[in-house]
Amino acid sequence: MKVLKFGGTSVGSSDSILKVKKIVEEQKEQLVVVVSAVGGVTDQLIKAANLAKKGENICFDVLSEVKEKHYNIIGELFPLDIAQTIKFKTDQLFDEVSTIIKGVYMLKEITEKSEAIISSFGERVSSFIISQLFEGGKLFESQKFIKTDKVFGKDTVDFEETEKRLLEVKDELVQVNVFPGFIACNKKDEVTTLGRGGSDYTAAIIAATYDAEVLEIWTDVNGFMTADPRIISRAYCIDKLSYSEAMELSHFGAKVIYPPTILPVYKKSIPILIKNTFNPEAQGTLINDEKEPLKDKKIKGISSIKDVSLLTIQGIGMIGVTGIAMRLFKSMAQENINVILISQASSENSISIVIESAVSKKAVKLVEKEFKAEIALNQVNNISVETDMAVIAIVGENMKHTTGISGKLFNSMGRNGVNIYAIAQGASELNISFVVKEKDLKKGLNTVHEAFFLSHFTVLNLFLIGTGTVGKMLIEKINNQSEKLLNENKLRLRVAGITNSRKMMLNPQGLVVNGILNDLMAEGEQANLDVFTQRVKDYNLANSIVVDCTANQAISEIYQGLLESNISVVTANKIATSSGYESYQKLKTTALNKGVKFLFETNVGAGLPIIGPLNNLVMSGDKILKLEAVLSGTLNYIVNTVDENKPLSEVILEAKEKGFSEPDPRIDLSGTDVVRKILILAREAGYEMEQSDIDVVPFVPQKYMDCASLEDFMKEIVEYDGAFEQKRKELANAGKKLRYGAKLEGGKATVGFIEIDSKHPFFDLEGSNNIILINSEHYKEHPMQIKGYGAGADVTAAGVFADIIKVANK
Ligand SMILES: Nc1ncnc2c1ncn2[C@@H]1O[C@H](COP(=O)(O)OP(=O)(O)O)[C@@H](O)[C@H]1O
Ligand SMILES: N[C@@H](CC(=O)OP(=O)(O)O)C(=O)O
Repeated sequence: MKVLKFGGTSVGSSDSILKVKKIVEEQKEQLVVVVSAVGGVTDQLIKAANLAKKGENICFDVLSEVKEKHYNIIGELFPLDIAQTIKFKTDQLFDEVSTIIKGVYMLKEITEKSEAIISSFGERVSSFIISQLFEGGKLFESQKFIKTDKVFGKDTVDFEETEKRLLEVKDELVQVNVFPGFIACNKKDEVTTLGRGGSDYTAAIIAATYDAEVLEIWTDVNGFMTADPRIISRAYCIDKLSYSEAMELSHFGAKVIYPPTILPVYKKSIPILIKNTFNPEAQGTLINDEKEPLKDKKIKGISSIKDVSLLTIQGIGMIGVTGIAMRLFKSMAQENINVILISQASSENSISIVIESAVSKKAVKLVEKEFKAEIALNQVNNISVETDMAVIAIVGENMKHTTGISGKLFNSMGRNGVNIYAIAQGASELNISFVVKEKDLKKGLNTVHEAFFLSHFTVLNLFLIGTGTVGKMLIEKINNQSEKLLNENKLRLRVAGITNSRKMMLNPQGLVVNGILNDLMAEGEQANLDVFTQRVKDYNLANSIVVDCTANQAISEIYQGLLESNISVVTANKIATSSGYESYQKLKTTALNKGVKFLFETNVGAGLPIIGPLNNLVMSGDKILKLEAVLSGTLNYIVNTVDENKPLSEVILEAKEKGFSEPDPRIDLSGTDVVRKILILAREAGYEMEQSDIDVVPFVPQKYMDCASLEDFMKEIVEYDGAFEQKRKELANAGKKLRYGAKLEGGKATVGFIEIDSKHPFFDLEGSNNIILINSEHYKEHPMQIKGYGAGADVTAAGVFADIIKVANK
């Protein structure tokens, strides 16, 4: 015999009931079919009961809706004449429940008995309708067989009596035997229920009593998934689970199966198979007691519970005193309060428990009453409740004695700024559960899921600021490289937000990158940096990265807040790293403390790796003695391009048009850009330095820098063309060249012109190239040389892209 249970979603409409019919009719074995109420009906009935209790007559409308729903299903399932007969019988059932609701409405009071009759009514109707589908099918009223008794004020199955009654009718079973789930009866033959979700339990009890070969739970998902698919879209189906694993997962909120279901079938070693009514071909999840090889997945699934509170009782007087925990749990049990998780510090100074938020006020009162004497003596001095909490549990039998699981778990939480309030790990090491704020639940689940199930596949959530030349190139790279990164590096880049100075567009699910700039301008809302930043923080997505491709001061000011919210920052903007030392240092330490990245490789030398190698030297214990460099692609382009036919003013304009220079070339010509770069390098080399500590000789005389506008400057600078060319020619005749360089030596930085001959490593520095010579304890005789394109949107975007990828390499 097989026992098949169909849940509310499986019997939620005539279409799905026809699927159920097909599944049942395809079976060869004798069957017990346990059905739930039509999806949503139990909730509606409970709603009607609550309204009736408050004396609100819309309770009758709610009941009419329920009736209508069933009438429609009957009408769609059966030919007219048969439908009439079924409706007639259904009417009689509805009359019964309607009378009870009327009673509740009149008295404005509900008894436990009436509540049970009303809430279990859905199963009575659905089982009747479904039993009519099968030729020769037979309906058994579960309340005649499933017996309960009150234990600690809770209806609990009386297994002895239940088994006896079920076995009495074993001979009366036919091929297809339909039983309503959820409903039961007590000793006085009053209707009771097995608790919300209890139809699974009904099926398990019957399967165990009749020694069924399998218990099949038919639902609307392919099986037990690695996490709740409504929260984690990338959750996938688990092939096999042990009874204990399934028990733990369901206890901690995986709705697929009602936790008590497992025990009766476990005792008889009856396997449970979770199947999808809407996709019967899918293999499903098999739950049995077969041990899986140790090398297999250590963690099987993650589950979570929300709407819970953390109650903590604390006091010096609790240390070493026996019976505190016992009294705490007894006080909860007396009022039927379910304790979901327990955590006690080994100092015994505090005990925390997790309970449903709905009962948290009641729980505090109970604890205060229980420990009244200790509170008066100050032995217990704090009873606190944190509301809006959630529990996340990771489950897997093979994590037993495997080191590093909790390290990996909590490390991933910490890096993403998810604060953990309490932790519980049973000595059986089957489960590690921990308490977080409910607002962090989604992020926490995603992070754990990624760490344990998709560690070969990381999602980076990007928020792009700036759509100028570099920003545009970056988007192009993201678009072109995404597939390759996914396939070869198991890295998924998701652009979750984009803004320029005019428009912004955000979507935590990800934006379509192809054509994103057009979409932004056409559909984006008005840009607002504060709103943008706030949303990035509120989305609270794991692995969030804000990418700044601007040269804007205001944007550099949001970094600190972002890093504090565990959001990594990748920037091509030099302002933050070259402003006050203190704020630069604060950004770096915040990133370090929060376990996120603050990367700005493109601040010096565009795409050239300069900061990275410098960091590596410093980290390996080397000491930087001297840096000599040409760090301005623009200025190097200018000195290389000016000749007797091409005057300085013309080349300045050309450099601007080619996108080498800063939008205002005076930032380059004043030497400011180079000052910023050598300052950043000096800081990265370990020197505490400010811009004002650097001696600078501008590229063109100061008087031109003082021009009121860029336009004036472009006009005025023409008069300097002659002097500049003169200097160039003189040097050329002497076999020399002019370079605009930067130097750091003995803790002192300078920026200005240098005249070099053909033996100097800077002599052949072409076009807009950059070069840096690093002299250190290890590179004394022959400095380390880094040379190549040092300007241009393409190489800068490539550098930014490389930094983004670095965030994934934790
Ligand atoms: N780990 C999980 N695996 C599969 N489903 C889950 C998990 N956690 C939560 N669920 C949810 O449980 C639902 C199935 O339970 P339920 O709604 O009670 O079904 P039924 O109506 O068949 O009894 C799924 O649709 C899914 O949204
Ligand atoms: N109808 C009951 C019993 C049940 O188990 O339903 P489902 O199988 O749809 O979870 C409830 O909603 O609690």
